[in-house]
Amino acid sequence: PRYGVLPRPCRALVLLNPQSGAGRALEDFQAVVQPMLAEADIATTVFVTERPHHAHEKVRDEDLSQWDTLVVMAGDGLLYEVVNGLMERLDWEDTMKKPLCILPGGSGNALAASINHYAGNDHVAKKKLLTNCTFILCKGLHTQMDLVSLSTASGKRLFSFLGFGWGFISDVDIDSEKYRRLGNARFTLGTLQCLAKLRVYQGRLSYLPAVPEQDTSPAPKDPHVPITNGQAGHRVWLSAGSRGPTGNSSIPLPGEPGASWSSATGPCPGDCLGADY
Ligand SMILES: Nc1ncnc2c1ncn2[C@@H]1O[C@H](COP(=O)(O)OP(=O)(O)OP(=O)(O)O)[C@@H](O)[C@H]1O
Repeated sequence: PRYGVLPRPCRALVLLNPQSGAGRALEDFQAVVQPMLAEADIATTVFVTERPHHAHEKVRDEDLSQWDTLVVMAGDGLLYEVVNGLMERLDWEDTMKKPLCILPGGSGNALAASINHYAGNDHVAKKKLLTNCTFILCKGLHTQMDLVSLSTASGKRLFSFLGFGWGFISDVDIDSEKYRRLGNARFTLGTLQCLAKLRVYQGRLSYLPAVPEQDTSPAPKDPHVPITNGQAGHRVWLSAGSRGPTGNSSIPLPGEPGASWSSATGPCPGDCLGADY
């Protein structure tokens, strides 16, 4: 992969959700992150979100030329808002080149944990994970990341990183909101509750089977896939309706399922699909 380096001095816009995780993101930012960034000559302007969708609107409308990087001090949910806010802009091809950083302040922090792992660090959580991720930001090395394009049956176009959930996994996330103060443990409690009252959904899942690992020939590039920096990725199509997607029409849609796709239709408790790019 190609790497870039943040300039020094560096101007960072920090989008911080004070309700993330168990509600300690602002305190942790001031106590752990800010002193490290000051040493690394990274100047921060903190934007504290006041409600859902606030970060989405902020990055969609912001003059981004004044920032060298956008830092999300929150969970994966706020980063999702930021990515989708950037992708809604007409200048998305340029804005998506702006380095993004995730500092774990949420309950799950899946992307932060993944980056920590691929940076060669031991598996850690909480303050240690925050320190590791802040140190990665201090070093300023960044590279490209793939996104998954999702079109829902109700007509929405979404962009996802790491994975997306439907049915059971999403139910656990949503239903466990009321246990937010428990931190990560909210997911264990939510899973047990959702298992006890298992709901079933109708849907069709279509996907392109993965190319076997021993096949070393390069995967063909599809010109319709807007954002990819690696091989042509796995395609997944989840459908339950017929309306076409809406959203930023300047972003081309990937092709619809064809003959080489596999699909499964019927009732199921839902699924969680990972993007292993
Ligand atoms: N001030 C706020 N009050 C309530 N909700 C907010 C506020 N600011 C942002 N949000 C919403 O909270 C949602 C969840 O936040 P976030 O992802 O930061 O934390 P989390 O859910 O604890 O962590 P994770 O996503 O890693 O499990 C965001 O998607 C966002 O829409």
